[in-house]
Amino acid sequence: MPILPVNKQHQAYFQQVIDQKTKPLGALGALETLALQVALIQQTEAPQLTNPHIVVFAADHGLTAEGVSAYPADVTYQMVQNFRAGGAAINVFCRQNSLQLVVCDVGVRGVFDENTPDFVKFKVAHGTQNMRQQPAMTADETDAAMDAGRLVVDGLHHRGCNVLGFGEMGIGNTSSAALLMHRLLRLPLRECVGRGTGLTDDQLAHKLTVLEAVAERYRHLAQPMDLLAAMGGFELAAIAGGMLRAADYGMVILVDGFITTAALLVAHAVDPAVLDYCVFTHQSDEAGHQLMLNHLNASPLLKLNMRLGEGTGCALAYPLVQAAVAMLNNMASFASAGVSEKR
Ligand SMILES: Cc1cc2ncn([C@H]3O[C@H](COP(=O)(O)O)[C@@H](O)[C@H]3O)c2cc1C
Ligand SMILES: O=C(O)c1cccnc1
Repeated sequence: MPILPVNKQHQAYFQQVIDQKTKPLGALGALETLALQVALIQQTEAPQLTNPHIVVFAADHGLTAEGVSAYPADVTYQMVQNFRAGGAAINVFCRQNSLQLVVCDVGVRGVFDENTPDFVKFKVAHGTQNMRQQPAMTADETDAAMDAGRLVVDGLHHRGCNVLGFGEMGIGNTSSAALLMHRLLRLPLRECVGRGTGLTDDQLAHKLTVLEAVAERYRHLAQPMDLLAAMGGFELAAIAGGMLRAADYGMVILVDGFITTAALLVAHAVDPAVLDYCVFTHQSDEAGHQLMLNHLNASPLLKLNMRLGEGTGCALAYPLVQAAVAMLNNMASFASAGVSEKR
């Protein structure tokens, strides 16, 4: 079933409600655009944000064997343990803004033994294959990873969550993101490839050479699902599936940085209506993110020169979504406050 685009029937009314608030017309800028979007998603001039969550999907990448990241692949597993212990940037920002964090192992190399609350295991495999030699995932694995994303979103919807940020952890995943961007946006690879975790000039040149070989290998593929299987990752597939499901439920989707937006490009290729539900939280410093955002006609809320991922942009921008909703619900109108309107 295709995603229902938001119903624009009451758009003029919602805009009028915003325009009647006690402020010069348009003076709250991007917050007004955001308020209108949330009103359209929820089809009410009094929207509510309930049980907000961030979900981080984690998985490993076989392509790390080619030396495409500044950090060792083991960091994926170690960072998942860090998320579970509460010590990562995303934990800190979630706590600060009262967001619940769910972490999902969708394909990390290694075994996490104990179960802990809000740690979900949907391991499809112990990392992807080295896509320079063979497709990163089989079609079945790609489907399973997308299903994992859908299932996590089902669970959160069941808990009453209606605003959800997507994050990721996977050493090497800026390579997958750059390749998907290159193919889905038809942009030259060199405009899509960046330094990720902080490659030097020489290392960046090497990454570009490796990714050129990968792109050449899968030149014959054209379908978004085939591109995702060949050059993606389990966490990217889970995010794409999860976003499509979140849009189905009419949730507000918070989009993070370069990698999460690459997953959105796949979801968007499957069903463009997903975009109606997406709030772009920040512009990442990873070269290429601005081009992605331009292509999607997206205006990010923040630009903090961050290049981390994990959903950190979502967690930091969430108070702005709260502000937009509070403005709609709590600000007086010219009539209710007895303030004179524009001459
Ligand atoms: C300690 C650490 C924590 C992170 N948290 C997110 N990432 C980010 O960096 C990775 C992508 O960059 P690349 O493609 O260059 O490997 C992803 O795991 C992303 O989430 C991290 C990276 C590191 C090293
Ligand atoms: O913007 C991102 O998502 C990003 C950029 C660099 C490294 N990790 C994540």
